[in-house]
Amino acid sequence: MVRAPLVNFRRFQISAPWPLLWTVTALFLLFRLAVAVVRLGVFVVRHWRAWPAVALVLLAVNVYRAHGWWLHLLAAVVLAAVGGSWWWRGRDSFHRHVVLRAVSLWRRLWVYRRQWHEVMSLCGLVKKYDGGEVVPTLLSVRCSYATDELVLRMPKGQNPEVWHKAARDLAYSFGTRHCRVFSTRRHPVPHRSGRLAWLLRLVDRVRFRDRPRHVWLVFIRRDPLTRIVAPLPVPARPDFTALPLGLREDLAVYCFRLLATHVLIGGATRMGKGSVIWSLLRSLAAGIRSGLVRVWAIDPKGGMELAIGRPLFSRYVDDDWSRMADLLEDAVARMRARQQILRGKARVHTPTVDEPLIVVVIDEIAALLAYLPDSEIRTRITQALGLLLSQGAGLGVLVVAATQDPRKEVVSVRDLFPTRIALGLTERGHVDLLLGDGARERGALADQIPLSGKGVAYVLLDGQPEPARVRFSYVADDVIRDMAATFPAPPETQPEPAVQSAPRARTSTGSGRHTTYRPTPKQGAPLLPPSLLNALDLNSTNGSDPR
Ligand SMILES: Nc1ncnc2c1ncn2[C@@H]1O[C@H](COP(=O)(O)OP(=O)(O)OP(=O)(O)O)[C@@H](O)[C@H]1O
Repeated sequence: MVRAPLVNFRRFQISAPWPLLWTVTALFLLFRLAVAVVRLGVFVVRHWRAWPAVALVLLAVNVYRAHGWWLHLLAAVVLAAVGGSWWWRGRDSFHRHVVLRAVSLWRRLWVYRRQWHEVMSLCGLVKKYDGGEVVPTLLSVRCSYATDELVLRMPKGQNPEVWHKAARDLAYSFGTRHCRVFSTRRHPVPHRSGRLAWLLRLVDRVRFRDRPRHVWLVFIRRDPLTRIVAPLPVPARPDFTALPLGLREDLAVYCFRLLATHVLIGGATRMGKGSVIWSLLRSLAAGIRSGLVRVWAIDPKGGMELAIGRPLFSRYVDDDWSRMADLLEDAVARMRARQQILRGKARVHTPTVDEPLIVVVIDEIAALLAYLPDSEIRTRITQALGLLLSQGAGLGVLVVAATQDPRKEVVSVRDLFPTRIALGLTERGHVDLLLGDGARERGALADQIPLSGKGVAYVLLDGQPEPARVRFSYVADDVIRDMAATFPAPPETQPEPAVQSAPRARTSTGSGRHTTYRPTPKQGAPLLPPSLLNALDLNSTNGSDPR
């Protein structure tokens, strides 16, 4: 074959460089092939979970070619028999390893992967870059009976706040009502022990390393918190780092950490503040009976809430404001005594029967701080509470208080409670007041808890900035009576504290002004925090008002 020249003028000819063109084309095709092979390799490695399924399908095809369909029927019968006996012997493990994995796979492919690009685009979570789109990467889907937990990688240029804002859109787009967004891993790193623990710990360090670009979405398919949670069994010995109080949205038991912290429970009237208190007391009941825990209770509502469990309390007041102030001042004195014993030896008190954990339970703290008519007693109470809240946690004197109104004007010492629980609230603004700024935006919709959701609350779980929804167990009156009869507190044997209790505020006769007790470094007592001093000043001023 005669090749035609590339350029053919009458007097000027250039022949085409065919060998060069063929070489370039071949190199280009080889390069594309290599890229495709690498991509296929990455795909196969990334989807390693699908290997057994692919192998099984290939095997099934081969078996069918060689022996026909009856071997398949036999395999199906054997599988059904094995599955059935597994289900019979251990339903939990069968559900965990077979049913939930199948559901996860199905929902991953059918619900999430199929609609992923569309939903991400419509919810405004796709980024545009260099003329193309960057879509968040779906990494895994894990289902429980009530929830779907998705792990995804955000595109560059996003942070978890964007996902918090889009949470409701995401929930409705994927056909659920609630979606919670978490910016940190939801399950703790497993504790390793045994010979190979060092190796497993090394692996865990890589596996559970901090991944700031990962976001965890939890879609609530079925609300498990619509049902009342029955009282949980009383632990034989209370573990103050994990007291079982109720149920979480993912059906795990909600464990509460009552270690060196004070607790403020906020909730509108009849939303179940009592059930939080009784669930807590139930989890402490064995410790109450052994004397490891002493509960001092104040019920300003005349005993309407707490009187029913009277035998559980080492000290109890419900009728006399002055005795309530005495009780709190005695708690301060006990705290001071411990301060002297522990000074220079330990930074945190460890409860023992001789030096028990003292839990001061106050059913309606607003009645003591804002609505109490006697300003002198109110000042004493505010002062004692301020001291307990600012210094008592590490010394094993804790305060657990409930309030209907979390505003600062009503609960002046609110900021001194490190742990907060938000039950159903009447106002949107109360959510952030209780759980901290931005809590509502991060998913704590406590103002949207329906009236039927008594005992449902938003709480902050250990180490997670996003609030979680839980339901506290409902401890009915009969159960409380039974509990009080079974776990009564032993009589108080503790001698009166060696350290003098805080001087009580006095009204100087004549002028009508109240003297606020302010401990000075000279008296050996740490100063009150400024926020509390302001509150005390406010009380003193109100108290001196002749009207
Ligand atoms: N965890 C719960 N689960 C189901 N129902 C509950 C729960 N807690 C409380 N209830 C129901 O709600 C009613 C009110 O509960 P509770 O007295 O604890 O509310 P409260 O917030 O303490 O009320 P108040 O503001 O009057 O002190 C109870 O009588 C009970 O019927």
